[in-house]
Amino acid sequence: MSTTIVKIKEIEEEMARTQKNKATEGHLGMLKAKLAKLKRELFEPAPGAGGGKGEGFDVSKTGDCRIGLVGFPSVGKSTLLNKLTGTFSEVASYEFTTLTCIPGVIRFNGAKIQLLDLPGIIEGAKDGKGRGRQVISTARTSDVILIVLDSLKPITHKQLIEKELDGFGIRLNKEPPKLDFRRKEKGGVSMSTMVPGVTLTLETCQTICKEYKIHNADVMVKDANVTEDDLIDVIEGNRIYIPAIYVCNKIDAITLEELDVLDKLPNYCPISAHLEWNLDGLLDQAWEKLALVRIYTKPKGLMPDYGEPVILKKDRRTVEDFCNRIHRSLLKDFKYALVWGSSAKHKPQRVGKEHVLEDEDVVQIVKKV
Ligand SMILES: Nc1nc2c(ncn2[C@@H]2O[C@H](COP(=O)(O)OP(=O)(O)OP(=O)(O)O)[C@@H](O)[C@H]2O)c(=O)[nH]1
Ligand SMILES: [K+]
Ligand SMILES: [Mg+2]
Repeated sequence: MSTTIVKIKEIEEEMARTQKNKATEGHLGMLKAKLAKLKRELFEPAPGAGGGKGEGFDVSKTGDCRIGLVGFPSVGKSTLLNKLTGTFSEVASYEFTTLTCIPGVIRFNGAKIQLLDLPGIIEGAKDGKGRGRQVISTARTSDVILIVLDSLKPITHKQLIEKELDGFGIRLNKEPPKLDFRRKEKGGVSMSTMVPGVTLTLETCQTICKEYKIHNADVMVKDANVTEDDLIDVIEGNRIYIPAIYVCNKIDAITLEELDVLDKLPNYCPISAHLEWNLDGLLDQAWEKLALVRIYTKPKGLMPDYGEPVILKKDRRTVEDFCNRIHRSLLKDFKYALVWGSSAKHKPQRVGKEHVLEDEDVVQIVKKV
């Protein structure tokens, strides 16, 4: 075992031994910062160390967005890819049937969704076991992650997978922390709060900053629920926030009572990939998580083209983004746009290129003559 992994284990043990209370808060914060630094070392080896770098599989992105299938071996990932995309990925009852990344395409609501089948991961994947790093690095590039679970296996598998992804900087179903962190030249570490009820303390901020050898910084907390983990995430800076669905497969093999329990869990979707049960439900749920925006183009004097929407992502959906998706040169000739739909105040509204579009808006671009 590498010394880094040994150190990580030691700190995790010390954290487990330490009671959480006001007096130990700062110390725990410091331990967490140490842990975050060690974990970063683990997947970003020192220059010259060679090998083991956290690189994903070399599959190019196609279509409008990407969904990754992540799970333990033999939970049914390949079966699901085959049923959803009609692509062939080998299915077998033995573990590690899939050894590389197999892409497929789903056509849904006018969007082309790339679905990636990935090899199964095992505990310790993030530390280099199996092809774990490659799998998780590829998962990092997904817009939505489907965590596939076997309904016949213990539900603790959910936490194990989450832990592997977490160790690689992937935060599931979480918004980026509402916290601003600014380094400065002098004045020490200070903290300000924009809301009441913040539990993070100045002392903890100072201890964590000290661990990172940051002597001067302003921490601005914009939400009461911000924790010391969030501060560490912001300082570390390479975190990625991805929506996820826990797909419980093989429900054909469990009882109705067991199904009832699963149904109550948030972000869950019970399916049987093999028997194609609830695959439509899964697609609907994934669509919601993808938060894509469909924009219909309307040529002058003609009906909008409802068959081929331009697909934009929620955080990039201005008229400018729309133009760039149609043709790179369109923006040069852009005069204004006419918009119909929920983002428009009138029918149509005349807007500039910074206007933010909503799902199912209709847009007509008027060019300079
Ligand atoms: N009962 C039941 N069995 C299923 C279902 N989906 C898949 N299986 C079976 O589970 C086994 C593993 O399926 P795979 O699709 O190969 O699983 P995988 O997750 O891709 O496995 P690896 O590539 O080895 O990680 C096969 O024997 C499948 O027939 C299902 O919905 N119900
Ligand atoms: K398998
Ligand atoms: Mg497989």
